[in-house]
Amino acid sequence: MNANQEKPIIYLSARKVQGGAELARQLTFFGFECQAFSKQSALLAAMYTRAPFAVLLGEAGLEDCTAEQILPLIGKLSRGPLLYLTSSLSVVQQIHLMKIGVSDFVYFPLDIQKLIDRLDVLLEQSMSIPYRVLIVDDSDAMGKVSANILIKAGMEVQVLKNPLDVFFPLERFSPDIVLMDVYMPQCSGDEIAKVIRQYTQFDSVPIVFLSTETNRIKQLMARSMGGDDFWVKNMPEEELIASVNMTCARYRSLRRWMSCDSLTTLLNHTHIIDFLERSVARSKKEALSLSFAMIDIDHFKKINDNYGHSIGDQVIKSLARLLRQSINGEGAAGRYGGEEFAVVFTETSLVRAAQKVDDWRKRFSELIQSSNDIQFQVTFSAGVATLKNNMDAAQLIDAADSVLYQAKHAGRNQVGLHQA
Ligand SMILES: Nc1nc2c(ncn2[C@@H]2O[C@H](COP(=O)(O)OP(=O)(O)OP(=O)(O)O)[C@@H](O)[C@H]2O)c(=O)[nH]1
Repeated sequence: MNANQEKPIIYLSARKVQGGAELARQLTFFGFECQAFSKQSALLAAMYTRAPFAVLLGEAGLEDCTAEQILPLIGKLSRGPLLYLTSSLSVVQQIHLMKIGVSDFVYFPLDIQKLIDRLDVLLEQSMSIPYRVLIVDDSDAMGKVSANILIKAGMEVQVLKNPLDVFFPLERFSPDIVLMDVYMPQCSGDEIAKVIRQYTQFDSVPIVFLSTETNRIKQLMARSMGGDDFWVKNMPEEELIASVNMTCARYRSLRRWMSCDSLTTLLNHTHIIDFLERSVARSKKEALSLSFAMIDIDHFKKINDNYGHSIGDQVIKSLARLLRQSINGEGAAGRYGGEEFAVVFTETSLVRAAQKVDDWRKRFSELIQSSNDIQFQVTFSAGVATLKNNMDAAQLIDAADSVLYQAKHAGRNQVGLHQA
């Protein structure tokens, strides 16, 4: 979540929820804002003023109305998820509640980590980013026709006339799909597709030829050069929109599986390093600052030994979630390995990056972790370094790693700065 974005707000509406204060505290740690209401009028007034991302409703209802009475009113004022907190429900009761607006059921005793996982998924679904389409077509008119159709369907579109300039929008606009004309004066679509396919970072961007070419042999030739499909130009609007939507959805989901670590859904080792290498190249080219942090959970072996591997995993996930929600738009976070994380801060000075990491350190150390009835807290140590002219990505990693090592030896739960 970047600094200018409002935090998603959750309205906790209940007479009294056991552990409600702790729930609100944990939600705040994970980047949500939480407001509690025990009276119908206060809840409805708040909903009129600011629509919540989600509502949590206790089965006992509020002080002045039952859950069944308030449910339809909540449904009218909010289109977000409505989570019903309950001890147990029969299938018939669940069906009834779903008919009157409940979207999810959450059971007592509250498992806060699971609830936050669920809210994360719902949040991601609600914030689905529009597909980005890059159209490469030397004809202004043709490019604009397709662009207008796709923009009207809610997509972000860039049109490029000269295929030789394709690398700039590929890097900066980061399209979900490239719609490529075949016959262009500077070079043909299949020639530029072949060049694009030389660069592994664009491997997972589908290139679809849009052409009036109907000869199947020529179409197959073009696809063998690195294109993924061949669509006819001037296809009906609905068909173009549906084809782009389906292709983008499929490739986004594939990209997610390819580039994300399955436990944390942060970038995996390969992809965070790849991101760092590209960021280093760009920062040098454009004289921008770039900082990098290595973060390592303290005494993690003891956590596994004391509470078991699955609780260890839960701790890893809690830190990953904190990083994901805090870094948005200002770089990228990845799981470097085991209980070690790497964070790339684009256009960020050493001091600013270190302040951020130290803020995360404090927030993480205050987070209450739990294993059955036992509650405990965990800390991390970190090393932060900034890019110097003579450094490459590997040296930047080494620099951050060396100060992380010092932070560990100086007692842990601290952030080391690499002062070159
Ligand atoms: N639960 C869980 N444990 C993991 C995972 N990956 C690595 N580990 C464990 O993490 C532990 C890392 O321990 P160490 O490298 O000795 O470091 P530490 O105990 O964190 O101590 P310091 O880093 O010195 O503070 C090892 O016991 C690994 O087995 C994982 O995905 N899940």
